[in-house]
Amino acid sequence: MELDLDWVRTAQANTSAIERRAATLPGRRSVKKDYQAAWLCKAISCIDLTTLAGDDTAGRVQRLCAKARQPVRADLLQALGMQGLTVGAVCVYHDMIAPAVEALKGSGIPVAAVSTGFPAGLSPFHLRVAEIEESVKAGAHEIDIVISRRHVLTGDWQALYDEMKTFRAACGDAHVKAILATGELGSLRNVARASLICMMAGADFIKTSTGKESVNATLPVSLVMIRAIRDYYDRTGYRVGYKPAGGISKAKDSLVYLSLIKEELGNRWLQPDLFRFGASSLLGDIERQLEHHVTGAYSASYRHPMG
Ligand SMILES: O=C[C@H](O)COP(=O)(O)O
Repeated sequence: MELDLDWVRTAQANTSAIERRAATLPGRRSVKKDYQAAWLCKAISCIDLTTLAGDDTAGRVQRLCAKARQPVRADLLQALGMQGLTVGAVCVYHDMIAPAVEALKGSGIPVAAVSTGFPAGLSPFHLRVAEIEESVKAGAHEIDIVISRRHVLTGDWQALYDEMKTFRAACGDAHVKAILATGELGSLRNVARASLICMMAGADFIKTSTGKESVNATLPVSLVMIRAIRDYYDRTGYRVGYKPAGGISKAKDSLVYLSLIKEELGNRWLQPDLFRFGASSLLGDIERQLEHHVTGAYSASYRHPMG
């Protein structure tokens, strides 16, 4: 849609009310124990299984893709009646797209590539656009772009909109996730405004963080972004997805996020086409939880996060 500056300028975020509401979320038991295994399987189906390290190799990515295809031991999946469960996508740097595409062939699992000078997004603009085009050519189905934080910090909403529009166009048929790097945006109101602008400019998903900022996904930021998604849907009828990313590594945290999405956006958003966790280590903790659920056994180093 066109840039609606009046909407952007009037976007609010009542920080103390949001922080109060966010503080109540982890303590609530909105997912009943009997249903926890099913919810944890739901969480797995929404993970963008990620490796974004300078020492990534084709071998590491192949192992990650094998895990993406079969995220949990076969006997556990069978016991849970969840055969065929996979993660939502695999997320890598540009140079790892080819091995990921090859390793995931026939699985239906998309490959997401971080792009546009991830994580800082400060390389020359034409190179950021070219990077998207190269990643699409290499076979990425989804592109995770990073916005220029300075456009938000200086209130240059037109520049942010134009940037996002150009990135959207460069993605072609690939889905585009807009990483706001919320830990660097200064205020929750800026998070609300940047969320709206990225959606107006055509983002398929808005995503909190690169995982490399000092503050990554948080519940207050999630509330603001989720409510921006709801407002955008109410006004336009268009559903934009949500991806909290960075520092989400505990099974119990994934349940808090899922119940938050259910309460604020409803069940339609609890599908991998509209919700993802960006996470490199969440799957391991969920697998240990499911193992406990099925076998009743704790591994020596494992403390039940619900109990
Ligand atoms: O987008 C995904 C994040 O970079 C993953 O962050 P994490 O390693 O803290 O889970």
